[in-house]
Amino acid sequence: MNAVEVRNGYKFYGKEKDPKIVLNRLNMTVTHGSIYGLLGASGCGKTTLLSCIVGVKFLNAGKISVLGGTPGKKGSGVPGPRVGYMPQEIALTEEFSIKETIYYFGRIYGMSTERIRERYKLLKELLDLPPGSRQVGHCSGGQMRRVSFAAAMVHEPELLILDEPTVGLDPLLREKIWDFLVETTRTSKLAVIITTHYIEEAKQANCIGLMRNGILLAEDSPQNILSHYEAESLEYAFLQLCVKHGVSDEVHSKLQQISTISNSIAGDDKTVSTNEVKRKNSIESNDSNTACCTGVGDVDCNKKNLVKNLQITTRKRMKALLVKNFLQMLRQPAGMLFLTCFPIFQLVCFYVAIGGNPIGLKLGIVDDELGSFSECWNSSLITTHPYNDTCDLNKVSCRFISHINDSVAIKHYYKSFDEAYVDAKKGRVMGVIYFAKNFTQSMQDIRDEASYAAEGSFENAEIKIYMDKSDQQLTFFLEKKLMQTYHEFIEKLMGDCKYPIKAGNIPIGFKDPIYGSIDGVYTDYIAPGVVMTMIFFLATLITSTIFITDRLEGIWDRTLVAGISTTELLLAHIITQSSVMLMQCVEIVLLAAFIFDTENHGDNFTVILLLMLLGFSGMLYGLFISIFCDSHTMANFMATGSFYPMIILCGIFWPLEGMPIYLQYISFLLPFTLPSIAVRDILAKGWGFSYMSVIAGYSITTVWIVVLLILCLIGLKIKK
Ligand SMILES: Nc1ncnc2c1ncn2[C@@H]1O[C@H](COP(=O)(O)OP(=O)(O)OP(=O)(O)O)[C@@H](O)[C@H]1O
Repeated sequence: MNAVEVRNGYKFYGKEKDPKIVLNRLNMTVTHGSIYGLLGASGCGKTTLLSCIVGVKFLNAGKISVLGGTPGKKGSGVPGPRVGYMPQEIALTEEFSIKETIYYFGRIYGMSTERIRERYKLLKELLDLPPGSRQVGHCSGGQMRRVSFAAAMVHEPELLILDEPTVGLDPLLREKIWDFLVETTRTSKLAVIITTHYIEEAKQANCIGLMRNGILLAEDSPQNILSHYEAESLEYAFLQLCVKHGVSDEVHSKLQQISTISNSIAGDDKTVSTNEVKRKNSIESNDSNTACCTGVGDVDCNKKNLVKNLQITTRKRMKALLVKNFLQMLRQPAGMLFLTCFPIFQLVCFYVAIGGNPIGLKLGIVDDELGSFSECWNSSLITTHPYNDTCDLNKVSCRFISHINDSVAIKHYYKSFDEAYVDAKKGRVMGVIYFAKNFTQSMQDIRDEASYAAEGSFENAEIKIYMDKSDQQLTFFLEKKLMQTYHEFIEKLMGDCKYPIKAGNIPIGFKDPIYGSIDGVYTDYIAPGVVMTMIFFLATLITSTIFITDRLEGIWDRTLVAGISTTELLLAHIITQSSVMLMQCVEIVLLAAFIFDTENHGDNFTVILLLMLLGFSGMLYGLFISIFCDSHTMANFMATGSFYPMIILCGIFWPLEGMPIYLQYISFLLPFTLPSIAVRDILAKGWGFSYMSVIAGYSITTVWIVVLLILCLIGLKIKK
């Protein structure tokens, strides 16, 4: 049995109707105890083929057999500890030290600490690794590649897959690695598949596959290929093959490029040529190796390893993953600071900036019943005391003006209405209050004569207010304040005249509120929505960033090849992220309650649980984005593109009742709308699970969690 067999391998990307064929009925055979050099121009499908072999991608048609099983099938051990995979990217956690990296991989492969220690020592010497305490992120490119190589080798796999392992390494180290591979494959059943841009380097392999446009043009030992094409170099043989198979000019030029790269290191290759000769001799003396593509299987060995694989418990792997996630988080002080302080910072900004009463608004005052405003400072302006049930009024406009204090507006006095109006037009004041010449007289006339009052009295007794209404919030505030001022003014006037106070009020009275407070502030209305959007989108951004980074850096694939299932990977992330969310939710609730005095008439637990669930759905939304977006830019577009419509439509800034009915229904389906209402009802009304709005908030969040979970699982499946 061969180590790897691919038969009629067919794989495409994109849609079935318009497929981009990457593997085209490809056949490949790799024997045990041999090195297989997979060569081909960039983009010909090498990485895709390797991904299918290690079981992180699947063929659309054809068959792959790896170590006697089908990759991805239960019990095959692939992906898993039977395979060692070094991807093209570094694919290592930069926050780990070198030693921690090797130990981490050893643990997820289920090795004992003693065995990991032994292997680490050996690989450290072989690969000349830097000191174990050095952080991977602080290593040079070449050092990182060596650590990556060690991580792929630590568990002594049966099949080693190396995607361009020697890029960026100095010739001596390349030689050392090849020596090691040749020696190990000669003395064990290890099968190695290696891709390289240094074509001549592949002469040391037992078998070479020359790949172009998704097919293998040739698969033979280097010696046979060279003699068959009467070529002195593999590059030349490859060129001949491409010409024979009708290569286009474009591919020709690409091959020229490869040739140039190889030539640039020709000097290096010459330095190792003597060793190569030695190695060839050793290869030739090894029967099994020279028997290219016809290797033998070892069923007993496979069974033993399958059992070994089964012994690796999920618990061990989960522990390794969780330790990795938490260490990774803790070793990024800037990230930790952001996660801890950003919600506090945002909440402080929100409470300080939003909901406060506007101050310093300017209001123009024009009073035609006064010769000069200094007349108002005369204490005799106060209403004369009542005689015989009458109450003589005097310059009542001064009374009203004195009630307008700085908390309402800053008064600007004008001599004429025109002058004040011009200033209002120029934006110097927000409005003008005008009192007619015989304002007090007209008031008295109406009081005394009622319906017999002189013509024009009703007009003249009116306090005329002209407002710049271009800013709705300020207008709303000023109107409210002026109405309050009027109430204070009229009540005082009635009191002074010994009239019933209520006689001056309009006959509508707002009594003690059923819920909320008389002075309810806007902040209380939007706070739940703001907090929810914050928790949701923080979880979305963190999750999508982590997963896209892991995928782009190859960490995702490498972890899967190590045998960790997608479920375990997600579970570890959920646990890590949930602990962060719990911390954020608690700090937000405490801050809102104790520093900003937000009253909660309900149960803190009901609020925190709903926030956590919402954060959880935000996390799943982040995962959904990371599955369908190939880059951070796309993910940012998608997150930002959905953020704005969601917060505008969810009713946190404006009551839903102000929307068209059809939009209200759409809004109810969004993740924040019903939960915001629920939290508002918990905080202000003290409602709990027996109330419909709270149940609705929890229900829609649960529905979102289930829908996003299903979409993510489908996405993960179709993206394979
Ligand atoms: N997920 C994907 N979706 C669509 N196209 C893809 C995807 N992955 C790879 N491809 C395309 O498939 C082709 C083969 O890619 P692959 O990475 O397998 O090539 P390669 O031979 O390994 O190249 P290189 O040597 O540059 O790494 C390329 O044209 C690539 O753009």
